[in-house]
Amino acid sequence: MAPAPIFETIASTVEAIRSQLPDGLKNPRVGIVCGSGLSGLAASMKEVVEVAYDNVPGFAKSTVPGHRSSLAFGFMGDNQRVPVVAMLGRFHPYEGHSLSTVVYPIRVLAALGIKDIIITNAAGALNPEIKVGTVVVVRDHLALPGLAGMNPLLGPTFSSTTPRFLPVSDAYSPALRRLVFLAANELSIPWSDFAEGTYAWVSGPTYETPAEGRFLRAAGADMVGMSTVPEVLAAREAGVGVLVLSLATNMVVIPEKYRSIKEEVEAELLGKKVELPVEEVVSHEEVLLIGRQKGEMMKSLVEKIIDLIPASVRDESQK
Ligand SMILES: O=P(O)(O)O[C@@H]1C[C@H](O)[C@@H](CO)O1
Ligand SMILES: Nc1nc2[nH]cnc2c(=O)[nH]1
Repeated sequence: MAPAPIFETIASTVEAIRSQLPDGLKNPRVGIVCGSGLSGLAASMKEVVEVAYDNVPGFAKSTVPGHRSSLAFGFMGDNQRVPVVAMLGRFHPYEGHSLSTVVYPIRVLAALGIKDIIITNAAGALNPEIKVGTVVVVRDHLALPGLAGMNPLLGPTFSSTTPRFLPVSDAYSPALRRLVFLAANELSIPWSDFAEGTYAWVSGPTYETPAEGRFLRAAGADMVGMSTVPEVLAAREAGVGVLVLSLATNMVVIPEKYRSIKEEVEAELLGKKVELPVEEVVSHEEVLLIGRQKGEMMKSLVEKIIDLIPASVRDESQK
């Protein structure tokens, strides 16, 4: 038997999810994707109902430390009571998931009715002006796997109304990006904690070599990470407004000059004292640590942004 078209599978996943929710939460308006170490973003939600990925047909399980595997439904906002859904844990291609598995939850969230999505991630800073702990409001991306043939939208179009050729020059909603700075102002978060930039998507799971870091920087990227872009593409395909917040958890190691073992050995042979450089490497533990340190600020920020999304804007599908 031929497999069911993807939208039929999604419809049955949506039905399975809704059957586990009270009426007020069946139609969330905003989606949130929690990046590595950022599952606490959903902690300010009220009347939370958690649905484990195990109980969602078609969802995989996240295998990455710092990612849980459930959907949290609840209400957010001080001024408004906005029904939201947060993905506590995402899927990455490097875990062995296909791109269609990676974007499946986004398509489900769109089918549940979200109008906007706030996608967060932990990423390495390529731009030396972006310090660890900075929140980078993403305004553009460089999809290296996508350019090389790994695009989640490859294959038959999702539905008869889905555009075959999706423009993505406008993928990152200016209206939503604006709200980040308004929220930061209301919360008195220092302006210096924010930057704007381009996120390069790479497959991982290896972190970058210095030459790769230099290449990505030269190509115009400010940040690099292993997620997000497939989700952005699926969200835009579904007409969902996208905001991406990248937390700079580490600097990508790009030494100005390579260490010369040749010169070191020569100096040693000549009896000269050799100063050995400290070699830095990135670790996922460091990534999670910064996520934990900045988690509270990110949580307040996301909550405030949701509060600031005017109902009129929230209910428009295109911005
Ligand atoms: O899911 P995100 O993009 O937040 O996680 C980043 C990228 C890798 O999954 C991991 C590497 O430390 O953190
Ligand atoms: N590719 C990549 N992903 C990350 N996620 C968090 N930090 C990094 C990094 O330095 N490189």
